[in-house]
Amino acid sequence: MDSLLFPSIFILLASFLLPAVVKIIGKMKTIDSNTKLPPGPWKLPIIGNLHQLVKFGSQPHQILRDLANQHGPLMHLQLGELSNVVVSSAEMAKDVLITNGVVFAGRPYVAAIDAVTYGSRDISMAPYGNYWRHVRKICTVELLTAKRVQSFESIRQEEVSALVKYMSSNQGSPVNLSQQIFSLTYRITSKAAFGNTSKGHESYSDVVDKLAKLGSGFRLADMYPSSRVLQHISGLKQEVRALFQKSDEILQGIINEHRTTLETAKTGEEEEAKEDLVTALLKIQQQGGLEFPLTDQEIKAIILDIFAGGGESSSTTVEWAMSEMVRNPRLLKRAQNEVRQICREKGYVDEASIKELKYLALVIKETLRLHPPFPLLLPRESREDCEVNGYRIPSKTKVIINAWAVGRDPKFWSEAETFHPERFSNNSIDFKGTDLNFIPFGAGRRMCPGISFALPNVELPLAKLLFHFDWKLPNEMKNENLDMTEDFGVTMSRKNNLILVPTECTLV
Ligand code: HEM
Repeated sequence: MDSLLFPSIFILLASFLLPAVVKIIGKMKTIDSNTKLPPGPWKLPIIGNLHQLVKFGSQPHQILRDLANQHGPLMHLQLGELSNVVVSSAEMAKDVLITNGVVFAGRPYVAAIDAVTYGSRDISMAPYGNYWRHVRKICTVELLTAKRVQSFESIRQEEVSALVKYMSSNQGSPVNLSQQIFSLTYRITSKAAFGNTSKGHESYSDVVDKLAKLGSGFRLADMYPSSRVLQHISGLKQEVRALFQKSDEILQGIINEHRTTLETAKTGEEEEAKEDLVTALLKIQQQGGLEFPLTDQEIKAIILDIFAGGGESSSTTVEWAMSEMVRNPRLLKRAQNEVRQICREKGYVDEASIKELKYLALVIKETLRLHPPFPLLLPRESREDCEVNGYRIPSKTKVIINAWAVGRDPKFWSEAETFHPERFSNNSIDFKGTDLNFIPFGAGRRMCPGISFALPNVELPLAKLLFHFDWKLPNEMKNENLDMTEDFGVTMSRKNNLILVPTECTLV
């Protein structure tokens, strides 16, 4: 989104790009001549509504919510040459994601993402159709099964225990919890995907992070996909190519290494349950007989998805949950009491005990409601003309679903802006895709398939941090003064790192 902060630069650029501008006007005329598009704010020639997305100090999801408050929960925006519809209520989300789910199961084409996913051969960007169905099935039926996710518990335990050790040795001093949690989640994902032996773990998380930032789809060049000059000036192509080469090199090295190990090793049933994701994919490849061949390219694309989807999204949830609890010591105490009571006898936290942590589950839900890691769900694209709520949405319209606005809609949520985990205690509202008022993982056909992999990466670190330590802000800062500013990047993380002082709890 950074480049959108410089309207004068892009107006200047856009006016220089005459050939592209002519094309753009042609396209805009076609769309604007349609009188039944959803309502939206006034549009300027060439840039459409881009200028309305630039508001100092506000993030895109906040700006879109404010615009929706004026123009309605189904709103049309012209962003550069792209026609967009923004969905900001549960009713409209239901119409789009469920009632017309097949029409809106597409993903818009973003050149940068297409380039790094080997031509959209991953799950999240694959066009809706047989290939997408095939790779999604591999993901849900082979890779992220309950059994396999459970088999990674020892990895999670080992890594979170190392974090606890780090906190113990730094107790009494300020620690950068954001950074620690971020690298913890990448380490867990790396070990689950690549196993213990592969090199390149650290460097890969770095590459994925940079790639995910480039693929936001909100860069100026993404808004004018037909402008070759803009693509060139932005430097995006070159940057993507360099990162892609690096990512490809690391992943291919890991695949080769795994292939050699697989050829020489004799694997039994027991070992199979513990195999990492690359090994699992290579075995599927070797078995063959698939509707679509699973080449190394597809394996690399799927692994990239797991890192991009599963890394920062989990760590940012831990970060926000800790921030909200530290800001409200009553909630922190209640969550600590619960975990200490349930795990005191054992003396440690394991995943079997986590099932009993009912209050922690409420805290996590409330965190995902107020701070969904993807405030704007991965964009959808209409695959054909469709009517929603009496308005026509033409084929190829990009659909932005503002899950952040839906989760804070005061028409459904009382005291919507307040962190109040108890709101989930006497109802069955869940994030599994049936309650459209609460969609941090999306809903419908393209809903996140990684929930079961993500949750233990959130629950175990939180439970252990609460079990072992008391927490306070540094420099005698008052809890209620903790800065909660959001940052819109790969995910909606905290703008400023969460710095806390741990004190080891001697009671446990
Ligand atoms: C707290 C953690 C996570 C959150 C909040 C989250 C959220 C989301 C959201 C909002 C979408 C788009 C859904 C839609 O279009 O309706 C999505 C898609 C996806 N997520 Fe997650 N995710 C998380 C963790 C994970 C993990 C751990 C993985 C993999 C191990 C993963 C893999 C994917 C994939 C592959 C897709 C694309 C699905 C498709 O297009 O068919 N996610 N996720």
